[in-house]
Amino acid sequence: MSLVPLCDDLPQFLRNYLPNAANKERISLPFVTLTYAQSLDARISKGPGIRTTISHPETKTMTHYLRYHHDGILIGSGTVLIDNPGLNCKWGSHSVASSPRPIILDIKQKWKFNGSKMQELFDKGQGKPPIVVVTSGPVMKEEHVDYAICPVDEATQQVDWRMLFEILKEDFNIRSIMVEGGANLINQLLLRGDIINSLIVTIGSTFLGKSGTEVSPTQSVNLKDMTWWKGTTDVILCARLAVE
Ligand SMILES: NC(=O)c1ccc[n+]([C@@H]2O[C@H](COP(=O)([O-])OP(=O)(O)OC[C@H]3O[C@@H](n4cnc5c(N)ncnc54)[C@H](O)[C@@H]3O)[C@@H](O)[C@H]2O)c1
Ligand SMILES: Nc1nc(=O)c(N)c(NC[C@H](O)[C@H](O)[C@H](O)COP(=O)(O)O)[nH]1
Repeated sequence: MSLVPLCDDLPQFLRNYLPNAANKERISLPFVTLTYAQSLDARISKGPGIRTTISHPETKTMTHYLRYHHDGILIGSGTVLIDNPGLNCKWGSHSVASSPRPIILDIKQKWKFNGSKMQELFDKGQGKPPIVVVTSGPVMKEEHVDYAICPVDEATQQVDWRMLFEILKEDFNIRSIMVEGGANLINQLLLRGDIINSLIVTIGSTFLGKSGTEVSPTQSVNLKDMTWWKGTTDVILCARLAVE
């Protein structure tokens, strides 16, 4: 499916929130953008297992413009299993070179590249193969897939985000990452102003209701450098997380 054209004013609006050459090489961490689309009642889907369109076609194009500007696109195992996403870039020349590298946080290796939409796009030369984050060697190695080995905390079974981002930069030369969800990843990373460089949230003019999958961090989060864009049905908020 092709995209509608990018709105003329969006590149200027997004400019200060995109990865830039200045901070790409300076530090051990990649530039990380946290981005997602939510309803007015802070839901990102109608409920567990339901793939839900929130974005208007023009903000969907904006997401692909963001993909164009990042080396990697990270999602959690919940999203990859539910949505079977492609994670390529359809904006611009639509070449594999402008697509980000999919990064899948699936330490239990429940998801398979084989038979996925990502594999279909890779086979057609329209998308890059993924990096799957695992804790030690992969239990099952799949052809074309790379594995980022990142230890987890014994008690929580969670990776340390800073360590993961350092590994992705050091071992895979991923200098910029957009985190596209889902709710579990977003709720953790909204608390990490120390490693998240930009927040870009699309808000659709809809309510998805109480049974929807909610985005709400465990404590209050303040933002800074806020700026808003208004489209046909959606608004976009660009901001940075204030580090308390
Ligand atoms: N509207 C949007 O922009 C948007 C974007 C992405 C996903 N979604 C929706 O979100 C829903 C999925 O969200 P979710 O919260 O169920 O799943 P998720 O994608 O956030 O994945 C959660 C899983 O990721 C793994 N994980 C998370 N943090 C980890 C850590 N620190 N270390 C190791 N593993 C970790 C765990 O396996 C966890 O169960 C789907 O309905 C999807 O359609 C919406
Ligand atoms: N920007 C945005 N607006 C939405 O309305 C919506 N539902 C998502 N959801 C993000 C989620 O990660 C999806 O799984 C991928 O957007 C699918 O990616 P593909 O189009 O298959 O490449 N993102």
